[in-house]
Amino acid sequence: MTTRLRPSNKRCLVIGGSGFLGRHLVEKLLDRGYSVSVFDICQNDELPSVTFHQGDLCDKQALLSALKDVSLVFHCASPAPASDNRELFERVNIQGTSTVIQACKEAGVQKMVLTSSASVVFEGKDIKNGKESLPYAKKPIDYYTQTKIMQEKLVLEACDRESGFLTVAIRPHGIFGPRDPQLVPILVDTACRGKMKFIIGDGTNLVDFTFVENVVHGHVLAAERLKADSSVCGKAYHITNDEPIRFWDFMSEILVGLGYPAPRYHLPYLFVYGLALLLWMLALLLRPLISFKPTFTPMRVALAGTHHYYSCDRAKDDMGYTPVVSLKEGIKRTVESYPHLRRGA
Ligand SMILES: NC(=O)C1=CN([C@@H]2O[C@H](COP(=O)(O)OP(=O)(O)OC[C@H]3O[C@@H](n4cnc5c(N)ncnc54)[C@H](OP(=O)(O)O)[C@@H]3O)[C@@H](O)[C@H]2O)C=CC1
Ligand SMILES: CC(C)CCC[C@@H](C)[C@H]1CC[C@H]2C3=C(CC[C@]12C)[C@@]1(C)CCC(=O)C[C@@H]1CC3
Repeated sequence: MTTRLRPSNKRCLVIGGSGFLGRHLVEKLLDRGYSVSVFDICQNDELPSVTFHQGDLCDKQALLSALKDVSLVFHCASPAPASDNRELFERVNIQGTSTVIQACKEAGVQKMVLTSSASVVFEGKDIKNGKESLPYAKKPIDYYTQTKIMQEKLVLEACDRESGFLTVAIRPHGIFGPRDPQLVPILVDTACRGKMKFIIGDGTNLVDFTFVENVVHGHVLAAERLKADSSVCGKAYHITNDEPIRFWDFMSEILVGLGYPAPRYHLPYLFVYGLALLLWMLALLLRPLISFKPTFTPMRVALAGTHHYYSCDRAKDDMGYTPVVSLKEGIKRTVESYPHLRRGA
């Protein structure tokens, strides 16, 4: 039986609630008796008990009308990292997040939970069991991450016990699960084009992949623990499956589960990284003439060839977090949820 923590009189708004994580979060909040509204630039299938507000989070007036009577805001909207659009990242993640904070304050919202990213400390070099005390990356791996750093700073600095506006940031890593538009579809597409034969580096690098329901659980716990007298206020929390796995074992389990062969041949990390950098610069130079998007971007190569896993001890200590779905079960549920991506389907 699930214990219900006095949320029934709580009205919350999920910004980005039509997206992958946002939609899972909305479903969990409904299940826990919250009254939920969604604010998003796009709408997917309607949920009967959810009020939907279509708009751009950079538009304060649109936000204000969605924030009426709302006491809790989850902000999990962001342009996709693959869009590789610096201006868009800056406009939405930095200016837009400032606008969200101002609108929340004006509307009398009491609590805000931001979906940040564990990558805010990642510079493309090994991180083993990284804690939240690690400094923000001085050289982030891409513009997306650069703006996620600024976004997290803005939200945590806005936490103000005196005025009663409390904030917290959740830093997930490598979210996967049913309906994910990114990880599994990109992987399968790469495999279909015959490019998933190679392992970058020696294949022993450990990485966190986090099942979406665990990320949702972290968000809900953070919201429910966020009070003026709690240690959660103004802090960032890693939320992972707490089961680091070899990057290439994870990829292989998904691929094999969907009927594709696992990558087998090794390529030196620095060679692939250099090649990816070259291709990325070429794509940038040729952008006015032709548009092509390399699959192996420097960011993806860095993520695929280094150790990067994070400690979630702080979340365990401060909010009683433990993952609710194991990695094995998460992979099984994910594979089963993509029958249309099976080989030969
Ligand atoms: N996926 C991952 O592995 C990780 C994700 N995160 C973070 O988690 C959050 C959710 O990610 P995820 O669910 O994967 O992403 P999605 O792209 O699936 O969801 C984001 C949602 O926000 C919407 N959105 C984008 N721009 C705006 C805007 N200007 N105004 C209103 N809505 C907007 C998107 O619409 P549209 O689709 O039309 O752009 C989409 O519906 C993001 O903040 C991301 O940075 C952190 C760590 C890992
Ligand atoms: C082509 C292959 C070498 C890699 C295919 C899988 C990748 C698409 C994913 C592996 C790790 C993922 C990841 C993210 C996006 C998808 C991957 C690159 C993020 C960048 C999403 C946003 C974040 O905040 C951090 C994530 C890190 C891991």
